[in-house]
Order: sequence, then C-alpha cells, then structure tokens
Amino acid sequence: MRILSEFVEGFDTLADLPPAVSVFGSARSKPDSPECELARRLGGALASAGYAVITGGGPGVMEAANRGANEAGGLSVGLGIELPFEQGINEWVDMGIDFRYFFARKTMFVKYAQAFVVLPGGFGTMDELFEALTLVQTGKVTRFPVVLMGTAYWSGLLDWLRGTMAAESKIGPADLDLMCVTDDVDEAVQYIIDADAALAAEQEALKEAAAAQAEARS
Ligand SMILES: CC(C)=CCNc1ncnc2c1ncn2[C@@H]1O[C@H](COP(=O)(O)O)[C@@H](O)[C@H]1O
Repeated sequence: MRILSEFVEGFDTLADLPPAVSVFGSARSKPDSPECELARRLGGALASAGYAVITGGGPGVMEAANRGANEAGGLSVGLGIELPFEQGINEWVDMGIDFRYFFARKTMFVKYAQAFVVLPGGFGTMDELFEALTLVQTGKVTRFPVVLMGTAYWSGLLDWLRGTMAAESKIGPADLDLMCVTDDVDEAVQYIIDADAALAAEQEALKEAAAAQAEARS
C-alpha cells in the first residue's frame, strides 16, 4: 500500500539523521526576496551549529534554506510532495524523499526535527505552523521550539492571535509564548540550542530521579 510504504521509506531514510531543524516558507518567493535571503542565512547558521536542515524540497524559501545549509557544508534534506504542477526537488538537497501524501510527509517534519522555523508563506506554511503549535499546546510533542522569522510579515497575525483569539479565550495567554518571533538568525539558532539543552537537562534529571527511586526500593 502506497500510504504505508511512504511511512516506511521515510522512517528508513531518516533514521540516522543528525539533530535537525525543519524550515518552512513560501514556495513562491523569488530567490532575491528578503525572505529567501533570510532563509539562506538561516540554513547556513543552522548547518554551522551542527543541525541538518529539512524543508519541503520545493522552490522559494525552501530552496534558499537548503542552499544555505548545503553551502555551509551541512546536511540538506528535502521532503518533496507530488503536485500537479510538479517542479521536482530543488538542486540544493543532498537527501530527498518524494511523498504523495501530505500527512505522511508532515509526520517526518515533526519526528525528525528538534525545532521548526517558519518564514513568510501562504496556506502551506500556515498549515505547518499551526500543526506544530497544536502538537506543542496539546503536549503531543514536548519542548518543541517554534521560531517565526520575518516580524513585519507576522505582526498582523500575531496581533489577531493576541487581540481576538486569546482575548476571546480560544487559546490560553501562555499559548502565545510557544513561539519566538525574531528577524535575527543568531537569536533563532540560539533559541533552538537553548531549548535543546533545557530538554537534555530535563531528561537527565528524570533519569537520575528514576535511578534514585530504583536504588531506594532495592
Ligand atoms: C511554485 C509552487 C507553488 C510549487 C509548489 N511546490 C512545493 N514543493 C514542496 N513543498 C511545497 C510546495 N508547495 C507548498 N509546499 C509546502 O507548503 C509550504 C509552502 O506553501 P506556501 O507556498 O506557503 O503555500 C512549504 O513549507 C512546503 O512544505
């Protein structure tokens, strides 16, 4: 069955991936647009910090992030999607997988990444952003940093989330803190590194507490 084989191929191919960050953004942005320039610098900075960069493997912001990672000597991953106006996986991807189903592909973006960075984009980008926020909000993934880059682009949405969605109690006040919003590549990467370190410390403390409990029982 194609659906199952997409999960199996994804899990097999990505099993040995080093720590990675998924980067999202518009398929339509021109290579010389500010968001592509930002995505390229971000891809490079993530690669320099030791993260593989995962994108949707398409054009625009995806291609720019893959390009930045590739040029900085990092691992550049593209999880492509079969579309009627198919353009193929961009040339900056070292490890590419093609999916027919969005939902199988979306599982891979979350399962194999330590964090999401979301740059300006359209419906596809919104879908990916709000899926990540829902997973964090409901505790289906823990401590998953979500970074929004492009403060001017996101400000209208953030105002609405604060002024309408939170004001009418459709989300909790703390839910808005699930995102870091910045234009600064270094700040974005540092936020991810800090969240990684906090999670590692938490897991270590849990392990030590479990070991101490086992010791006390014996
Ligand atoms: C020129 C054009 C529309 C090509 C489409 N080719 C695509 N290739 C790969 N992923 C895509 C594509 N279109 C949308 N996506 C997915 O949706 C997001 C971008 O959608 P949008 O442009 O923001 O809404 C990306 O992060 C990606 O995961």
